[in-house]
Amino acid sequence: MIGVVGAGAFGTALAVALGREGYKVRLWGRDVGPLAASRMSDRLGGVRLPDSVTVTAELSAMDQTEAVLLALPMQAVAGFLRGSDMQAQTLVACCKGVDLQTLTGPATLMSQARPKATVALLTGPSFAADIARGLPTALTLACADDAAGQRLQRLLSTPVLRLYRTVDVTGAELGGALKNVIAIAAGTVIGAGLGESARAALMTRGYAEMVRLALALGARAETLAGLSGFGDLVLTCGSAQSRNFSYGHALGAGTPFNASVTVEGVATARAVARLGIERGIDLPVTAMVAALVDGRIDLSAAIQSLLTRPLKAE
Ligand SMILES: NC(=O)C1=CN([C@@H]2O[C@H](COP(=O)(O)OP(=O)(O)OC[C@H]3O[C@@H](n4cnc5c(N)ncnc54)[C@H](O)[C@@H]3O)[C@@H](O)[C@H]2O)C=CC1
Ligand SMILES: O=C(CO)COP(=O)(O)O
Repeated sequence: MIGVVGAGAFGTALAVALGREGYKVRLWGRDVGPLAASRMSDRLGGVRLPDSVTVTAELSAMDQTEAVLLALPMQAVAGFLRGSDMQAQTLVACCKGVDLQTLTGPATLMSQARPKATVALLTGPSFAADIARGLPTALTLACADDAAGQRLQRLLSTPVLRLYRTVDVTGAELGGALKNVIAIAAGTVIGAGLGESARAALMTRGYAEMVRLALALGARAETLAGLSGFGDLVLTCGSAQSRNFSYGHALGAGTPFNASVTVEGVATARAVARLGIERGIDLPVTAMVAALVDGRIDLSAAIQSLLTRPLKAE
């Protein structure tokens, strides 16, 4: 039995993917009445829940599961862990971002809140809709305890959901968090009509920034070059299906954006910009995105600030 906390797009997609393989899955959410009744997810374009997925509003349903996958928006994780007495022995963070209060990633936050639990992170290039449709996807499963990581890799891999393993939790956390910030910038560039060449330049310099911060925080460069970093950067910066890219596009084009949509890169840009200042690390793209989303600079000033940086070696 596998538990999934969070019946939004990603939690539901994971439940569908695992349920389709015959796993018994319990999917918990706050307002799951309509989903439980219709067994169809609107967020995933009408995908039907397999019979092996039970939808529940009772957190006690997570007891006695082999692992609980936590697919909540990043800024909701700390409050959820504080406010619930869920005591799963194995927790897998499925969120991407940096917590604004503690400036840590989701797995680190969970390890601190549940020190006795085995904690892992599932991240990498994957749109929930693709996973729910059964399209092939490859993800990173990060767990500091390699034996537990191997167990989870076997448990959660399916023929179309391939999990690669790492013990570098910090690197995997940062890749997934930072690519959303760069995707907002990439969307802004395209929305403002600056062209594909400018996007490629921004992605490359953004990647350099991701690696710089990750190395300073003790991560391995090869983790950032993998699915959880480079892989997800390419997906998210290159697709209008991405909410972070679309949000940036609206900023660049000056068009409205639905405020109820989960856009992880907004809060994460603020958190990472603070982290950069605290650690004395130069993060120009992140600082620009944080200033832009908070209205501290306008679009033309943001573009100017990137174009007028001192010329230097690559
Ligand atoms: N949608 C996607 O394609 C992917 C999403 N992710 C990550 O998964 C995480 C969740 O994103 P989505 O499922 O897409 O978002 P979503 O907006 O579709 O769903 C979020 C769900 O969390 C619930 N929620 C929000 N605050 C809560 C709280 N305090 N307590 C309990 N439930 C709460 C909402 O009711 C909603 O059902 C994010 O960190 C995202 O980056 C990762 C890979 C792919
Ligand atoms: O994380 C994702 C793809 O890997 C989903 O990206 P968005 O949150 O930007 O839609």
